[in-house]
Parts: sequence; C-alpha cells; structure tokens
Amino acid sequence: MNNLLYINEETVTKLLNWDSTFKAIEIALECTAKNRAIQSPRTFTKCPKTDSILLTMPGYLDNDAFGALGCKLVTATPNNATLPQPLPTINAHIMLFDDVTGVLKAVIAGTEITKWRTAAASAVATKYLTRGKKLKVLAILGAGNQGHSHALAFSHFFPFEEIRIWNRNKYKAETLVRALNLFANTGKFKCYESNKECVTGADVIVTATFAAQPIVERDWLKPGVHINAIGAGVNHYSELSPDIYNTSDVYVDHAEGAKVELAGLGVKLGEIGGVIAGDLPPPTLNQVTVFQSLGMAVEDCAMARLIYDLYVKQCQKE
Ligand SMILES: NC(=O)C1=CN([C@@H]2O[C@H](COP(=O)(O)OP(=O)(O)OC[C@H]3O[C@@H](n4cnc5c(N)ncnc54)[C@H](OP(=O)(O)O)[C@@H]3O)[C@@H](O)[C@H]2O)C=CC1
Ligand SMILES: O=C(O)C1=NCCCC1
Repeated sequence: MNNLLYINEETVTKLLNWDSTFKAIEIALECTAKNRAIQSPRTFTKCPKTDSILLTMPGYLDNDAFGALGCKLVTATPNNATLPQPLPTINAHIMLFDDVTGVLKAVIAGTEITKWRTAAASAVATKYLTRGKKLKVLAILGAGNQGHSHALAFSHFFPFEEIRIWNRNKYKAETLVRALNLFANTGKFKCYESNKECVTGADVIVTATFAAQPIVERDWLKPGVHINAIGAGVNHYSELSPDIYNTSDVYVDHAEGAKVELAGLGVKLGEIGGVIAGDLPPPTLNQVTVFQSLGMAVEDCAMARLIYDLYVKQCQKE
C-alpha cells in the first residue's frame, strides 16, 4: 500500500499563515543553537547548461510540535526572470520522511514555503536583535518574491509607519507598492528611486536580491540599524559592503553552514538561536546588527511538518 501524499503549491498556499510560520521558524532556529537539530552543510550542484544551481538540504529537527526528518531540493536560476514567460527563480520541493521507519510520507511543493519561511526567519531575527529600539522605517531592497514576502511578513509583525521599497527595475517596485497599498488599504508602502535614499534613516533594512556587488554602503547607515541580508546561494554575502560586516555584530541561522558558505567573510558570527535561547546577550542599542540569512534545512523540516499536519487535519474534516 502506498500512502505517499503530494501537496501542491495551491494547497500549501491556502494552509500557510504568518503566526504558525513564525513559531515554526523560531523553534527551528532555537533548536539549531541547542543541538536539537541535525543538518550538514548543504551541497551545491551547478548545472552546466544554464545558470541554475541545485541545492540539497537534508535535516532532522527534534521537537514535539515541529520536529521532522526531511530534505529540501531547491534550484536557484536567476535567468528565469528574463524568460519571455518568466518563471520563479527559486523552485523547491520538500521530501518529508517518517522519522521512525524512514519511509517517504509526503512530497510538498516548497516554492511558496521558501518565500514564507525566509521572511519569517528575518522577522524572528529582527524581533530578537531590535529589543528596546524604535522601529519606524523599514527599507526593502529588491521587489522580487522575497521582497514581496518580507513586506507582507514585516507589516504583519511590526508597527512600521513607513515601508520603503527599491528595485533595480523601478517599474517592478512601483507595481509591488501599488499592490501592497491596495491589499492593506494603506499608503505606508512607498517606492524609492535610489537604494541610498531608501536605506538612509531606516531602522531596519532587508536586502533580497541577486546582486553580486554591494547595494548598501556603511556610511548610509543609521546607528543601531538592523539589517537582514537574504541574498544567498548564488552569491554569498555580496549585497553589503565589506566594512558593514567588519563593524557590525553579525548573526547567522546556522554556524556550521556559515563556516562553509561564509568562509571568506572573516568576522565572528553568532547564531541567532543563541539569542532566542538566552545564551547570547542581545546587542546594545547603538550597535549595528546583521542577520546574514543562508536558509537552513531544519526550517524547511519544521514547515513541512506544519503543512503536513494541517493538511491531514483538513482531510479528516472533509
Ligand atoms: N536566505 C534564504 O533563505 C533565501 C535566500 N534567497 C535569495 O534571495 C534573493 C532573492 O530571491 P527571490 O526574491 O526569490 O528572487 P526574484 O527573482 O524573485 O527577485 C530577485 C530580485 O533581485 C534583483 N536583482 C537581480 N540582480 C540584481 C543586481 N545585480 N542588482 C540589484 N538587484 C538585482 C531583481 O531586480 P530586477 O527586477 O531589477 O531584476 C529582483 O528584485 C536571491 O539571492 C535568492 O537566492 C531565496 C530564498 C531563500
Ligand atoms: O534556503 C534556501 O531555500 C535557499 N537558499 C539560498 C538560495 C536558494 C534557496
């Protein structure tokens, strides 16, 4: 008998919600720092036919509510954005296994999950690294899928008065800003002409691009600003100028993975889960902080468990 489930993007999208996603990711980050997560650094396979990179991300998370054994397979293909009929540049599926028998239980579409869980990881990092700080202005550089999910997550979790968006292609930022203002019945989303203007005076910054050269400079930053640098996989830590890393407190999701992927960075890295667990002190008010998000397997395990449980519950009701 084969009980293997396939949960498609449409179903996943209906089941996702911000509060459960935040909880799942907070637990995944904390368990990572508490050695209740097993995940080797991920592998990168470059496809010679395209600019595509295939990442394999296996992991095991030990937790009653969100624990799971799983593996995400995800490709990053920046050129997909320029196809005559554009496709997402990040495409993912998550395999969820029974953690006792090792039998595959479900294959879960992971593109939408990747958008949500990455934005939730930034929101968790922002919550723990900005305690006691006034958060009025958010600047998002990048109006792609991650820019969009970060705008939604941050307006859900934080009372920002202004959410600025800049994109290399201005038309895309304008379109996103219009859609967000309409969706939230507000005028607080604003389109910015330049990346410098966008981040100047911001309390929190998100960089969510494929930029291979810095798009944020050190002397544009306000004291005490917190930055979530998301761009990863294709180019690592290239969105921020090197002197930002040298003069900030830098946190990552997964220290073991960062040793491999951020090997050239040459700065001390804290694990955000250590701050969540209370094992690392929170930063002081004027300290600039960076959450360098790599993306980690046990975030996807936690999300696969969340979606699987919600799906099974929904099927039982029907
Ligand atoms: N840390 C993590 O866990 C994860 C990280 N990522 C990373 O997040 C980033 C964004 O992904 P996603 O939003 O899905 O991708 P999209 O393709 O949806 O958006 C990409 C964005 O990057 C911009 N961009 C591309 N090249 C440049 C450049 N040279 N300079 C400035 N902007 C540029 C694009 O602008 P334009 O419209 O002008 O082309 C667009 O705004 C990628 O680096 C991806 O690998 C993704 C998932 C998880
Ligand atoms: O964690 C992920 O998922 C990804 N990280 C880097 C870029 C591709 C997706």
